[in-house]
Amino acid sequence: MAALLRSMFMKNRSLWQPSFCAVRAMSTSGGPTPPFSTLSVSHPASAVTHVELHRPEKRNAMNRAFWSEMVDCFSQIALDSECRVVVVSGAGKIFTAGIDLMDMAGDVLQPQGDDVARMSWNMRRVIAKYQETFSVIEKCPKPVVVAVHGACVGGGVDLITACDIRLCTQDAWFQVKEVDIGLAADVGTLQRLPKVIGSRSLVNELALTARKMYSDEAKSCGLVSRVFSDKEAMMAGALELAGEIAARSPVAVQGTKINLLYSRDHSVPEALDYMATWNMSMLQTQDVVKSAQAAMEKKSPKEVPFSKL
Ligand SMILES: CC/C=C\C=C\CC(=O)SCCNC(=O)CCNC(=O)[C@H](O)C(C)(C)COP(=O)(O)OP(=O)(O)OC[C@H]1O[C@@H](n2cnc3c(N)ncnc32)[C@H](O)[C@@H]1OP(=O)(O)O
Repeated sequence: MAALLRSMFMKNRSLWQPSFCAVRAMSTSGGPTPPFSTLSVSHPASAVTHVELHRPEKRNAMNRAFWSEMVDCFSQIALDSECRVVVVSGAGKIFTAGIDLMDMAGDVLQPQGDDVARMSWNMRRVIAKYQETFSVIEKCPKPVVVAVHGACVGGGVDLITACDIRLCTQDAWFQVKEVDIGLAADVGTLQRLPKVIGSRSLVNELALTARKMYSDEAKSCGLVSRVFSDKEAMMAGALELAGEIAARSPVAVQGTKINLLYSRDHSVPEALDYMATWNMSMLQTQDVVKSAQAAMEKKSPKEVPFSKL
């Protein structure tokens, strides 16, 4: 049966290959990468995909196109066997100014429907759609490194808390801005930030007052793992880190991301059980033999040719 499915899959690959190609052929030129209008996607190194928020003149504010383009982009990346790790950053002066306040009126402030029930039903669907924009980052099996410079406001915090590794520049600041615009943050910050930062009290303070948190505090509370002097140094650091991840077995790396996220949301016994089930097949990969042999021979994982995943 498995062989039959595999041969059907191979026959029909061309049917869905175009979506792969859309990512693989993306340019590295100055502007957004078609078909996207808010994202620039490039491949700065082997197995590394760089997704840049690209509306610099509007401080990368998240307009309607952005909310759906992120879903398309990360859905393609998740299936792209050439990609082993993703770096996300922002073009221009800052990382992002959060939701596009001019665009927000259309979707969020004018719910469609003939009565309260129908308007509420539609509003729920809109919020769930917006949530998916960042949940796709978490669902993507490839690790996502985010590099923040300057401001990271509102939706920006929702975005970065869905990423696996956060870096920033010395001039970076973070703001859970939602209460200032009259809403409870609803696309991930209130759910993920408490799992990222150890102190519940600090999360509550940030979310209830919308005060800015600067890079030093972001580092000391664990929101980011490294602070760089400027954007150039940070991007070099992000690419170096991505290169380290990309050099390792994709079976090991993706299994690690998936199990870390599982253990975040489950008890230790449940997560150990999930892990055992995961590795009962994944330990049978040729990558274990190749990696163990390389370790015995004192070779770096970078010298091991792993198959695509
Ligand atoms: C279902 C709901 C889902 C998600 C909800 C998310 C909630 C949030 O994201 S709340 C956060 C909303 N964002 C803000 O309140 C930030 C507003 N912007 C600023 O405070 C500042 O722009 C800045 C980020 C501090 C940057 O300042 P500066 O570098 O001085 O740039 P500006 O001159 O202010 O702006 C340049 C240009 O960009 C436009 N712009 C900036 N932010 C936004 C935005 N959030 N929405 C739309 N447009 C924005 C600004 O209007 C300027 O445009 P011009 O055409 O040049 O005038």
